[in-house]
Parts: sequence; C-alpha cells; structure tokens
Amino acid sequence: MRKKRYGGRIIAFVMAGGEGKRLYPLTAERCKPAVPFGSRYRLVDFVLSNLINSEIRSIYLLVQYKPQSLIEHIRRAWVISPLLPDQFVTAVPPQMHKDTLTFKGTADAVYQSLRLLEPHRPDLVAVFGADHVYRMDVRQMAWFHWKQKADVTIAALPVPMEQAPNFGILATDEDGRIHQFQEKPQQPKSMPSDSNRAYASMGNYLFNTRVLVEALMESHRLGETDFGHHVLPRLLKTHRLFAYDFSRNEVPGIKPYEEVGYWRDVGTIDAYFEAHKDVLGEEPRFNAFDPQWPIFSSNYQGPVTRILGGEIENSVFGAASVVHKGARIHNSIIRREAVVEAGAELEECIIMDYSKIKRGARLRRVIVDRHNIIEPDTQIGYDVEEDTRRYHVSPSGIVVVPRGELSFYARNSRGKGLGYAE
Ligand SMILES: Nc1ncnc2c1ncn2[C@@H]1O[C@H](COP(=O)(O)OP(=O)(O)O[C@H]2O[C@H](CO)[C@@H](O)[C@H](O)[C@H]2O)[C@@H](O)[C@H]1O
Repeated sequence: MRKKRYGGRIIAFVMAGGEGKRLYPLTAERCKPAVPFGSRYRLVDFVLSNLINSEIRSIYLLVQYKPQSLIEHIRRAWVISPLLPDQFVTAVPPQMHKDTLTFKGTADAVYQSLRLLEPHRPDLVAVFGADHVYRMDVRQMAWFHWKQKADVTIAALPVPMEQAPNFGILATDEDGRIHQFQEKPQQPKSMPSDSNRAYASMGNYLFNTRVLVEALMESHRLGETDFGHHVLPRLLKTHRLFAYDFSRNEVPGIKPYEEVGYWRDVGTIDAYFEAHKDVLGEEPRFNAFDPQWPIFSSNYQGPVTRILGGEIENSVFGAASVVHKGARIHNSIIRREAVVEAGAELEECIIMDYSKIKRGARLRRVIVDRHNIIEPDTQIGYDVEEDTRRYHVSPSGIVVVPRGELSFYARNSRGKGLGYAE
C-alpha cells in the first residue's frame, strides 16, 4: 500500500461556495456542500474527512452562497482541538477587498484568501472542491506530485462520454503530464485507450505555493476568475501540469465488493438519488463506515432510533428516528429525528431530518427535505401530473418535497420542531 510519503507542509483551501443550481430545490436554502447525504452526512464531510485522514489538517473553507447551514455544521462538527492551533477547519467568507463583495469564481475565491497562507508557509496548497462523494488518500497524490516534479497536479478519472461535457477534460502523456485541458468542452475527446470514456478533472488540485500565488496574482491582473476556464489552461503553456490517476489511489480498509475509485459528482437530483442507492445493500458500492478511513460528521448526542414494529428492508437510519408499528420501509434512507407513522409506506425514499411521514401516507422514489410533515394518506410518486403540480419532479421522475416552511414550527406539537422525535 502506501510506502513513500511526501514530507512537506500542505495547507488546504476547500472551495465551498457552489450554488448547486442543478440540485434545486435541495439548494434553495443552502449551498451545495451543505446538502445532506446518506443517513448522517453533509456533502462537505467527504472532502474534509479525506483531508483530515490524509494528515492535512489546516483547512480554510471558502464559503459564499447561502452559507449559514454550512457554517453551523462546521461549528458543531468540525472543531478539531483548541490545543492544536495548526489543526483547524475555518470558514472564510469573501474578504471584500476594494471592489469585491463576492467571490467571482473559484480562482478569485482563492486569490482573495491568499493572505491566509502567510503564517503557514506551506510547500503545497491543496485546492479542493466540496461537492463530491468519495474517499481519497491525498498523501498519495502529493507523493506523485513531488515525484513528477510537478508545478500543479490535477486529480483525474475516466468518465462516460455522455457526462464529459460537465467536466474539465484532460489529455496526457504516458507519464501523466497534461498536454491539453478543456473546461466543459461541447465535443470532448475520448481517451486514446478507451473511446467510450474521457479523462476528467475531479476539481481537486495540488499547487506548489509559489506557482499558485504568482498565477493568481496574474489572473487577478487579467480579470480572470476561474481555475477551469482560465488559470489551468494558461499555466499549461508555461508550467508542468500532471494528472494524478485517482483509480490508483488506495484507501485503507476498502472492501472487495466496493467500487474501486468510487467518486460521484452528485450535481443533479437524479445523480444524487442514484448515489444513495450505492450506500445500501449487503455489499454497498460505497461504504462510508470504514474504521480505517472514517467519514466524520456531527457528533449527535440525542437518543438512538426506535423501531416499534413494521416491515423494514434494506434501509438505513440516522439517530433518534422512530418507526411505528405497521409502517413499511423499503430501500430507503431515513435521517435523524424523522418519524414514520403506522401504515405509512416508503419505497426508495430519502427522508431528511425532523420530517414526519404521517399515518397511511405512501411515498415512492421521493426525497423529503428537512422539517416537513407529510399529511395522513398523502400519496407522492404515483401520479406524475399531480406531483408536478405540487412538488419538484426530476427528469427521471424523482419527486422532491422542498424544505419545510416556518409554519412547520407552529404545527409541530413541541412548537419548535427540534425536540426528539415521537
Ligand atoms: N464563487 C465560489 N467561491 C467559492 N467556491 C466556489 C465558488 N463557485 C464554486 N465553488 C466551489 O468550487 C467547486 C467547483 O465548482 P464550480 O461550479 O466552479 O465547477 P464545476 O463543479 O462545474 O467544475 C469543476 O469541477 C469539476 C469536477 O466536478 C471539474 O471537472 C471542472 O474542471 C472544475 O472546473 C465546488 O466545490 C463549488 O462548491
């Protein structure tokens, strides 16, 4: 497994300002990195866990769009230790220097935060996205970067051709040196070895610190704002850019049945829904509960889940949920403090925190966002026309019930909506 180690100092900027338009309505009130995932995570937990497990523990999280849920989550879940000042996850809003009130793009976000590097004097800066579900040992990428004497290394993996226009697409020499980079090309080129797939950037970069600082100062001067569109194509002409093949990354503890190099950009409701299927089953494609590579999240102190009866198959539950007698739950994910009442039926559903599915309601292929009450005997997922009138329906027919309104608090028996589920 991992034999050689990179010995320099690495600081991380995690770009967590994404609006996630295609995940609407899950991103109506929160940024994409704060979108809940699985039974207890938010999307940002994956990149943060990967960095922490890779011993990169000085992390600046660049936030912008609707950041409140994300900031609250970081405050509760990601305090490393006040005794270790070099180990932190800090949310950084736009610095409002001169003319800038916002981050104008990913490169501008890092440019505005460059001063934060000064006290650390890192050898490398990891600039990572915050929106993906995966496990990665970043030390292996750093070792590759050092060995190749790279200025910039981009983590990359093959994707099916039909998805390629959503990504930065690379072409490399045999040793991984990049000779072409196109951000989201209309007509992507396939890999020479596989005409059905293109080699895509994962949006995770390692930069030699000086190269990054000089490149971003130049970008700022030129009015460039984005890594994929501007900075990387320009650096390609003058510097050594390499692609790190993510399929070679070996995460300790991976089970034989798991997909090697599992990585999902859950950018749309359909992709988000599909990725949830990967965490279910006796042999899940992606197992987030690996003691050798833990995915950390909030440290919840409430009660455990209570199952009072019902018929349950292939489903996972967050803490403090309640399943009443006579409920049927199949192939579903029930997050924290959710309640499924007697006679309610859930088939392939994601029920988020603090939501209640009342007696006799039937839901099929539905995502219920937080703080909702689904009234008794409601049917969702059985009549597309009706669902389209009332909710959001994705191209493949997944229904999303948006986050509950403030009236939820008034309707909830405790008047607050945050008591333990009953
Ligand atoms: N203004 C801003 N401030 C702070 N953070 C911001 C931001 N705008 C976006 N982000 C964050 O930056 C990351 C990249 O998001 P983008 O929307 O810029 O690119 P996209 O994911 O489309 O492509 C990118 O990621 C894909 C892989 O998903 C690559 O293939 C592609 O080349 C690359 O550009 C995300 O984590 C997002 O949350």
